Amino acid sequence: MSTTETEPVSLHSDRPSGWADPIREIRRFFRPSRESWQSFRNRKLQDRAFQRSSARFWLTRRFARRNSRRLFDLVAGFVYSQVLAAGVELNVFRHLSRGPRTLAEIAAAAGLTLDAADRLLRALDAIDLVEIDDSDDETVYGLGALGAALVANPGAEAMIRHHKDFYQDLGDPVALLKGTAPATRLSKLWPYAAAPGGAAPDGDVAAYTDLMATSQDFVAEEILGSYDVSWARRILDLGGGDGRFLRRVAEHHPDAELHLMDLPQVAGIAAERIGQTRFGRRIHVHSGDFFEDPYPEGRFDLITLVRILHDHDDEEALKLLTRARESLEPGGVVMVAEPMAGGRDSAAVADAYFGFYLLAMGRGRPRTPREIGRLMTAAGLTRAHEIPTALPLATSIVVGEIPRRNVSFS
Ligand SMILES: C[S@@+](CC[C@H](N)C(=O)[O-])C[C@H]1O[C@@H](n2cnc3c(N)ncnc32)[C@H](O)[C@@H]1O
Repeated sequence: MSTTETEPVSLHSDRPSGWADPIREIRRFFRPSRESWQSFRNRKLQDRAFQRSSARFWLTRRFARRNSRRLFDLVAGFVYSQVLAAGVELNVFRHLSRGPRTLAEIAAAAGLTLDAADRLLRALDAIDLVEIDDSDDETVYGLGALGAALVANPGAEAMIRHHKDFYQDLGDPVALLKGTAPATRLSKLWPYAAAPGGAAPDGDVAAYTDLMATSQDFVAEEILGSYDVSWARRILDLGGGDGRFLRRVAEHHPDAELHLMDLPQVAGIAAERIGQTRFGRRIHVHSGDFFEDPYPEGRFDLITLVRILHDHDDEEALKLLTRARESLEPGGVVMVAEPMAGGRDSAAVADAYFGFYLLAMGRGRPRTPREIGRLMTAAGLTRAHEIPTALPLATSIVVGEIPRRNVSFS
């Protein structure tokens, strides 16, 4: 089993702290000097005279410029996102992916006046999505480095279109934080968030299933590249969406028996889509509520929760992990894969992006690997540990297992 290949990173709070987390101990040791450095730095950075002189002095100029640029990027971030949204909605990037175009060609294709197209293209050029080439008589516009990356990533494009709803909900972030905002668009889009235990009929189930599916290939690649599932003979994917993750598992692992469980409307979509592939007989789709309905019969070697746990508050997350543990074979494993909080490489996506996304959705929160490990321990799983992934921005992984024999949970 691949879990034994990775040295466990302890997530348990009940072990001696020096043993449990040496990095935390080192940080604690350096805390007094860090605090005095921070207060010195912050006093200086709040001082306008210091700001002016460091912007002029040759040694500090680079840092001063970089900091003011970063601050401006935060201040203007919403505008950048909207410029990007306009480019996507007007299909500018797809158009330019076929080669550089003139202003008149782009304006005609986007249905804009020359002036409006010029304004948009200059803005896109400023944020590296488009490149303006005026070296010849006639200026032409091509994809910039980020525009080219975007064209290769349909999941990102789907997210940008979806942000129309999210950004409306974020119109008053303080009201969201205080819980005084009116019903959000995201809570309607994700029906199970508004009505836990079953999809409300007004949710556009196909739309949210497609949204998840477009980014799933990327996530599946990351999971399967980091964690070898070939030891597992029976696998259950809870909340498996349209089955894209299990299809990737089926490609990697031709002998496993695969099961997916999701709410009735989504399970219908999964059954239809999987039925059209060569995996129709190997992936069994079950319709049901993973909090209330019985799980598919028999025990599983591996139960996966891919981008599921962060959608739910702690009590529900614990219930889900406990139910999953009860369906494991001895020696079986529960795997949680999602962007996780607290990490150096994942904080922007987990703590900032998902923190507020889930707030607007109305339930759930991003968790650190340690917090997920504690929930696993409370659910009766042992040896909870993190499996490193190459791109924590896409997903991190925590697994917990039950011992092979002689243990009963009551
Ligand atoms: C964020 S999506 C993740 C889908 C998929 N695992 C992926 O990563 O693409 C959450 C999934 O959980 C399903 N779900 C939510 N609540 C559920 C419940 N109570 N029972 C079964 N499935 C549920 C949703 O229908 C949806 O497909």
